[in-house]
Amino acid sequence: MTEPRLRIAVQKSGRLAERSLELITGAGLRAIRGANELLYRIENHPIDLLRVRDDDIPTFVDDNVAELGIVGYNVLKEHFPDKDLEEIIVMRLGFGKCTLKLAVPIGFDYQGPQSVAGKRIATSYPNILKAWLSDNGITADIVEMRGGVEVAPRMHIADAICDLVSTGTTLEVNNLKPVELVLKSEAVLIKAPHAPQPDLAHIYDMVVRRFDGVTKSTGAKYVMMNAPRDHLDEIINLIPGSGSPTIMNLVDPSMVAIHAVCDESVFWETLDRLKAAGASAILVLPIEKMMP
Ligand SMILES: Nc1ncnc2c1ncn2[C@@H]1O[C@H](COP(=O)(O)OP(=O)(O)OP(=O)(O)O)[C@@H](O)[C@H]1O
Ligand SMILES: O=P(O)(O)OC[C@H]1O[C@H](OP(=O)(O)OP(=O)(O)O)[C@H](O)[C@@H]1O
Ligand SMILES: [Mg+2]
Repeated sequence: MTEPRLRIAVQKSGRLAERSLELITGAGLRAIRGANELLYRIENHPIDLLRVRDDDIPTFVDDNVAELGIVGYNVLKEHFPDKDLEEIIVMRLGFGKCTLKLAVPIGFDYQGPQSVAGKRIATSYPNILKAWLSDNGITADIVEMRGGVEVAPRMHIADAICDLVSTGTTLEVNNLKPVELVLKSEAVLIKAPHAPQPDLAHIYDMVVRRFDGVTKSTGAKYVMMNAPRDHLDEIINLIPGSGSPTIMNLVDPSMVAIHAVCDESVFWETLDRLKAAGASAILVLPIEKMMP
């Protein structure tokens, strides 16, 4: 009998494909091409990657075709506008960050949501837009488009658009300005409604645990410094996002050593402030792996 394999649905190509694979590789799973481009095998664990279009990932996972999936929150919300997504989302992954925004042509006199009442709005996210319009107590015509939404006003297909924005360049080159934030998004790990079969439970738990470790260690730093004992509280407060630092005695009784894991970026400005508060010998080290 063939050994059961855990299936993870990931985007085949596009904005999330590379980062999804990096997460998988970072978790120590070695992916190799399988029978075809749609299936990659993890050679060191009983896991397969189903490489599909991102639009198919919520359905695949909901139908238990894959036990786990990596998809943008925007796509998940559009597929399941009425579901409690917290029941499906295992964790937020910190990449693929973007926003869904309402945008209008530069010359449009936008005074608030009422300004688009009765207008035509082009989008690939009709369900999310419908909910936003309803929350704002307005009705408008939704023009559904698969892609190229940003050209709709120029082609007189729509008066406004609701589309994904990251740097804002696409809006800018199309003479559009963002006017409302409709949804914030990032890649999320989602799970199937059924628990994995018992033979796969330990692999499933391992994948989730390792993804959590990779996600938490991304951008995290290990910070070490010496500090005057009488400035300890002030200095600890300056260390960004550290839980409970370790404090160690030094030979000089007026000084201590502080070691802390920071789950946020440590900027030069922070180091300047630490120095000004009396800290010395400050070291900031990258963290390769972390098991929370
Ligand atoms: N400009 C962006 N910056 C960051 N993340 C983005 C950006 N655009 C899209 N994303 C995120 O990446 C996801 C995939 O975007 P992409 O453009 O690759 O989708 P697609 O063209 O629908 O791909 P597919 O061929 O898989 O259907 C989006 O649903 C969103 O979560
Ligand atoms: O604010 P920006 O940084 O310009 O990014 C926004 C653009 O990125 C996405 O498209 P993508 O480039 O992935 O191409 P697509 O339209 O073919 O999906 C999105 O649909 C926007 O068009
Ligand atoms: Mg898609």
